[in-house]
Amino acid sequence: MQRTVVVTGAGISGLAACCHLAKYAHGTKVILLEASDRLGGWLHSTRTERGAVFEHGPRGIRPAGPVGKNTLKLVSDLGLENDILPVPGDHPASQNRYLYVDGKIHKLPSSIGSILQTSPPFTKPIIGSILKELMVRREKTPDETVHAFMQRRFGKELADIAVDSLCRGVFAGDCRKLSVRSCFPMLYNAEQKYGSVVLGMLFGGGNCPSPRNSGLPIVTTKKSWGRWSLTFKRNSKALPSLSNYSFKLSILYYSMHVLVMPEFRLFNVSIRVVKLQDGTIKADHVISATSAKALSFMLPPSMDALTEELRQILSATVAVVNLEYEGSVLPFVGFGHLVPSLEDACVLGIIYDSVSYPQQNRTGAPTTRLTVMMGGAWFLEQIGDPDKISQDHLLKVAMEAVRCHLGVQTDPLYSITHIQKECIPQYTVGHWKRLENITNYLHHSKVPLSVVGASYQGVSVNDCIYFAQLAVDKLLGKS
Ligand SMILES: Cc1cc2nc3c(=O)[nH]c(=O)nc-3n(C[C@H](O)[C@H](O)[C@H](O)COP(=O)(O)OP(=O)(O)OC[C@H]3O[C@@H](n4cnc5c(N)ncnc54)[C@H](O)[C@@H]3O)c2cc1C
Ligand SMILES: C=Cc1c2[nH]c(c1C)Cc1[nH]c(c(CCC(=O)O)c1C)Cc1[nH]c(c(C)c1CCC(=O)O)Cc1[nH]c(c(C)c1C=C)C2
Repeated sequence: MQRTVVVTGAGISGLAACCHLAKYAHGTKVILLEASDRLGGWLHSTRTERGAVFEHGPRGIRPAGPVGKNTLKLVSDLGLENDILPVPGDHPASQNRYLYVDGKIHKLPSSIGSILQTSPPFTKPIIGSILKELMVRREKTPDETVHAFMQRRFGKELADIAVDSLCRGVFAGDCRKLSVRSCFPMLYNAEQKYGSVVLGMLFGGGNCPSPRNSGLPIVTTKKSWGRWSLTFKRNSKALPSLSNYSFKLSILYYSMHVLVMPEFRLFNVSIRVVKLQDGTIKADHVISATSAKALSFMLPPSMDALTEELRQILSATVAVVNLEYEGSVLPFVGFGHLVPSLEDACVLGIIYDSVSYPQQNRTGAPTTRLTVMMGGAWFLEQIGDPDKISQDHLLKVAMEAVRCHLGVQTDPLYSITHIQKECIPQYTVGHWKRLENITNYLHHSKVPLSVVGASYQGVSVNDCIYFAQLAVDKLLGKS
């Protein structure tokens, strides 16, 4: 009899799982259930009538490392090679990242020379912290906060400024709460294996197997890309930017008989029945690709132990304000700048989109596109209840940040504000244990359920794709 696999959630994780099923699970009926009327989840962009593209979620994907190469292989398999916008490794957007500290913008050290000398906002050459790290004893802790780990190994200044900012620029999170073991497994493993992060970086390898060779990953290595984004160059009016990726994946569903159903409620996985408002679907297996919290609300009372674990994986809310200014208004070129929480807990950072992707500027006169990101782990404390805050207020705070940090005095020509509610999972200390409990529960109860998505093993687009494919491989007995 034909096997049915239900995938819940059409974000990049659910889409990647469907794509992998289509490729390897021949004869399987795949049903994709999505609560909203849009595919892509947090991959979401707007193209204005003037041709400018504004990303409200991710905008850059790292090509490096095994998971980066794996994504590029998928791009290649989908025939999207010509639709991606690479940012070369030697481009200012790849080379220059900034921090806003003490009311000034500082370039982050990016060369050997710059770590040998004192580069503000740091008060000592970074090489000193690196050399000292080699002498720090290995601690056999099961987990600790990113801040505690980095302060212990590299000193307080780097932890307070650089590491704090990095956690805001990837997790919109607080390094004093996030887990080093789950957020930066390479750093944690380097200490466990080599007794030092520096030695681990020098001698350690990647964290997952390399994908089979395809043309694209090799090209990126040769040309040394810093990051890339997707756009439909050939039919630029069709659909905007990164959303095209999910659109293209969705074309695949229609050709492989994936049924896309909006507005559903999963009722009981244990008896292999997915219950919708208007009927039921019998499933041999369910792949959950929603957030852990969303899944927890779909499970029956008999799965309370699993529900309990899932509810502990919370996510941060980010206000994303896209701004478009007339002319070239930036005093610096680069990827953008981050703001450490000690400087200003509210504004996480500003991305200089038009530097990385000038192709996505409006046609005609020169413009500057910026994205201000605010809130994250500090949303409630700094901004308030996301259900009550006005978009006008957020726009004012964002414009003030651009004025104050970058000296831009004019008002933007165009703006879009989104409150991305609970958009980035926070892997707090002990996350590894929660994952272990979830895995053990699923294994021992033999419930036909797999969990994939940003809530578990990595928030980047690369990780979402890689781990969704891995779950499908496991289901098919391929790994
Ligand atoms: C502002 C922002 C910037 C980012 N920047 C980057 C970046 O530059 N680079 C990078 O690599 N990553 C970035 N990320 C992270 C990355 O975009 C996300 O982690 C990733 O897109 C999550 O994908 P997902 O499929 O796991 O989850 P989601 O995108 O959350 O998809 C889950 C889907 O499930 C659906 N759903 C929810 N509940 C139900 C239900 N009950 N029934 C059915 N469907 C349901 C949702 O509607 C959604 O479509 C960024 C994220 C944000 C928010
Ligand atoms: C200010 C908030 C945020 C900015 N980007 C994100 C948030 C929450 C989300 C995000 N950014 C990156 C990733 C993927 C990480 C990966 O492992 O691939 C995610 C989920 C990429 C990224 N952005 C910055 C760094 C240092 C990284 C990781 C490494 C890399 O891709 O090179 C820096 C950065 N992010 C933001 C700004 C303003 C900024 C400035 C330098 C926005």
